[in-house]
Amino acid sequence: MTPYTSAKAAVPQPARRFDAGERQALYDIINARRDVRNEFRPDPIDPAALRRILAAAHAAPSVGFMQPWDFHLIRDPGRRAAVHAAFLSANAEAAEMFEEDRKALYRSLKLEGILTAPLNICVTCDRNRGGKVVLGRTHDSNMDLYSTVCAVQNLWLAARAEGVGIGWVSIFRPDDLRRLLGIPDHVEIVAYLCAGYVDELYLKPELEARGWRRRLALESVIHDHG
Ligand SMILES: Cc1cc2c(cc1C)N(C[C@H](O)[C@H](O)[C@H](O)COP(=O)(O)O)c1[nH]c(=O)[nH]c(=O)c1N2
Repeated sequence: MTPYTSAKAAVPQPARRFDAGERQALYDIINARRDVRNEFRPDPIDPAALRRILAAAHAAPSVGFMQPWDFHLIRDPGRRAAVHAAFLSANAEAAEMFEEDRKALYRSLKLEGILTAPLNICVTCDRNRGGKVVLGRTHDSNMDLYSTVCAVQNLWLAARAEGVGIGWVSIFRPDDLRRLLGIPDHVEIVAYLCAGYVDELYLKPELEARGWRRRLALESVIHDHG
């Protein structure tokens, strides 16, 4: 037995069952999660709540138990202003990529809350953390990135349960963010998140509410191969 495990942990224990109310609470949180851009309150996130949210992220599954993620907390207004400027520059470029009839709608969308949210969290993936050969990543090196996305989703759901809104901002030239945050080359930036308490949320995705795109029917994405 290795020093970090115990006899009890080394064998499966009876699986805890969750009653209907507990199950429903999980589904409610999943369905009530929203991407938040505008609606952040300026007050800081309670440190104990933030710790629970980050612990939920850190409990995510990861390839070979690599736990490749790091969570960079960014509060400094100067640094956030620089990140916001990088967003504005990339967003101007992004707007030009859409067909003429979509451009105006695109420009009307608020796509970040970098300055209004009291906290920004950059989630990164250290591609070297598991050493050269990682269990489960032997034939697809992207698995560490997918693991980090699992952590982001845990974070997002835990935040929703705590009354904290999260907005994912991906409209950056990756090198801009890397330079501004001092992220080394072997570390991939996976998510740049805006975080803060929210009092109001959209009932369905804001992009759907604003006529950008509809939710697909569940049946259309299930392919039962027998
Ligand atoms: C990888 C990734 C990247 C982004 C996003 C999400 C994800 C998963 N989303 C949020 C996205 O628009 C949103 O999740 C969908 O519109 C669905 O809405 P709800 O999340 O259900 O509210 C997002 N939103 C936004 O306003 N600016 C952005 O740059 C991004 N980037």
